[in-house]
Amino acid sequence: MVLEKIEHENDIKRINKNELPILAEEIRSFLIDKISKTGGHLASNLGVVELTMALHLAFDLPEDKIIWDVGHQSYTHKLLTGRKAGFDELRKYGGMSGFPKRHESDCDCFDTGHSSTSISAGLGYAMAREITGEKYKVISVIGDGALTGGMAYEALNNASKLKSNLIIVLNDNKMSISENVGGVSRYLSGLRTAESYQGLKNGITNSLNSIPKYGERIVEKIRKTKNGIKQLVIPGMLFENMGILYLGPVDGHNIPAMVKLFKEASKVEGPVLVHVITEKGKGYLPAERHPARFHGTEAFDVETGLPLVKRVKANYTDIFSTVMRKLGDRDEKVVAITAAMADGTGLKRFRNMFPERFFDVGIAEEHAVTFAAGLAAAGLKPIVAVYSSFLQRAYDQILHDVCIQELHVVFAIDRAGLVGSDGETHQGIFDLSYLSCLPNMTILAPKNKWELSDMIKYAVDFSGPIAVRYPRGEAFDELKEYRAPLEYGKAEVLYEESEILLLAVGSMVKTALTVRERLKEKGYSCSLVNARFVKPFDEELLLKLQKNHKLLVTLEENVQSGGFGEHVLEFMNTSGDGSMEVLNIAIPDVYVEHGNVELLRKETGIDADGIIGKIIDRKAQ
Ligand SMILES: Cc1ncc(C[n+]2csc(CCOP(=O)(O)OP(=O)(O)O)c2C)c(N)n1
Ligand SMILES: CC(=O)[C@@H](O)[C@H](O)COP(=O)(O)O
Ligand SMILES: [Mg+2]
Repeated sequence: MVLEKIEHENDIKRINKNELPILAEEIRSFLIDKISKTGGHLASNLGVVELTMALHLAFDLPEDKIIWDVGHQSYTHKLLTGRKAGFDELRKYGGMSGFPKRHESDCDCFDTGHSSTSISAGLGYAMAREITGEKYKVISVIGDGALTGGMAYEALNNASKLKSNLIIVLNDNKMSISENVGGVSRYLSGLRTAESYQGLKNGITNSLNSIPKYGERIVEKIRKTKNGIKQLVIPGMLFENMGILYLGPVDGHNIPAMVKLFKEASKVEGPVLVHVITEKGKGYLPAERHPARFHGTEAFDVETGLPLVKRVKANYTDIFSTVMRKLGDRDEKVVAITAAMADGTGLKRFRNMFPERFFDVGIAEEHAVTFAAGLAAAGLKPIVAVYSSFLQRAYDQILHDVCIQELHVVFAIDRAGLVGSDGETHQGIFDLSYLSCLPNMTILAPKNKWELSDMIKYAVDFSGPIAVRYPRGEAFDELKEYRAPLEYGKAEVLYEESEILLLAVGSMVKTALTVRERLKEKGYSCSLVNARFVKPFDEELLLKLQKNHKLLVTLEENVQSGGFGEHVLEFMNTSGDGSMEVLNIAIPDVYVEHGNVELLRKETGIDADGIIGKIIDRKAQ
């Protein structure tokens, strides 16, 4: 096995050139085998095997800095930097992360997870190098999907003034998670056309190949010669016009061609973009055929490509998908927006049925929100379906463009709560805090699948900014009998007793049911209320229930800081009669790493055992 010879970074440089294609195949088999067991981001990683090898051959790690945009495609980089053993525990609690992590290796120079940050971070490294006088190379590897994100353009704009070398590798596989969209994607397609691709053969790479002696100097020459640029690099004029030299396109599965181009690129004084064409899912037929399905996959059977665990119950995304289809039918003013997450948010069905009322804006959450604000101002009913952690990107847009103007934009916030294997960057545990402090915002969280459906309908019929937040995964399908119509700012009493009052938000109602049963077994009398509205919450009910309860326990899958519980506590401190104590159950002030969600709940103290322990401790005081 050639792969066995790779134990540390730079070991690849000692591999015989003839063995490199064998190594590429071994890496692919390794990744397919491991990810089929652990799950993970398969298709993107299969696509960049040769690209990563070429980068590791052309540059020296850890001195040189490779920054992986999003970072979901960094598995080969991990393999080539001595982390082979980590793949057995990939994305498991305490195991290796699925993203680059500085604490994991010296060869990971920047943590990522969210899209379109790599050029900014790379520019930071390059500018720092100018100031400190160091000599390392900086390489930002960005996908065509990530290049739809606004931050990438802010960085390119800023990079144009750079005097020293910064290499931007554009990994173009024509795919975001789904098909890539928009003008930039169209522009890149133009560069890939037969003519442009032919330009590769007749253009830079072949020019360099055919004059090896002078090849090393040719890029700088091109840069200085306007005619030369026009003749040889016309395909990349958009970048050229911004002051960024464009090289390519180059075949992203041809290692020698890439190594040569990277070496040339590293001699340029200033920013240079190397356009690399890869195939997402390459080398595994099911992933080549269905790159979106294998973008991020659960464990699967290698032979068939089918998931090992068949999902029987609907998840919250499925419920949202169904209600959106119904709403689209019912009301022509309903329009849906996603920032490149049509699959993940469940909007695909809406897209298929109402293509003219569906908008995939690319990985552009900021734009998605202001675009929705414009649609709302013009009288439509926009629903922005977005993951909780990605919505963080659009904070000022929510405040400045939606809430101040009190526009009726519906935020369907999926992946709210602990998401699991993606870890720190993706846990949706801040939205209650960052939304609660915004005047004019209404926030709801459903206890079960029927309530999600009702809440989305309620939100569409509402007027003003409104968010419904729900977690990743299987939808809770009990408590069907509790389906009283939603009333603005009103909670739902599920069980009324005395002594302990559990006030749970959304997903925590399920946990609270267990907590209540077990407290009752221990002899406590215990009420359970489903908050339904996080903002405004049911103050009237709390003032009423304080009369026969000694302890109010708030439960939320959100950080404590600025969350639901703190707002309730503040209210009871200022408006309560002081007879009922308040205990907040929430996620502590930490970033929660990757791992199984149940385990993470335990670790953060929001599982039934942890909650019961805290309640009993408090009662004992
Ligand atoms: C801010 C943000 N929004 C959405 C995502 C979800 N996401 C992860 S990868 C991806 C597609 C990236 O496409 P590309 O950069 O072309 O990489 P590829 O998957 O094709 O290798 C998306 C939308 C994210 N990580 N960050
Ligand atoms: C890398 C990234 O941001 C996405 O691929 C994310 O991992 C998707 O998460 P879900 O699996 O929850 O859709
Ligand atoms: Mg892509």
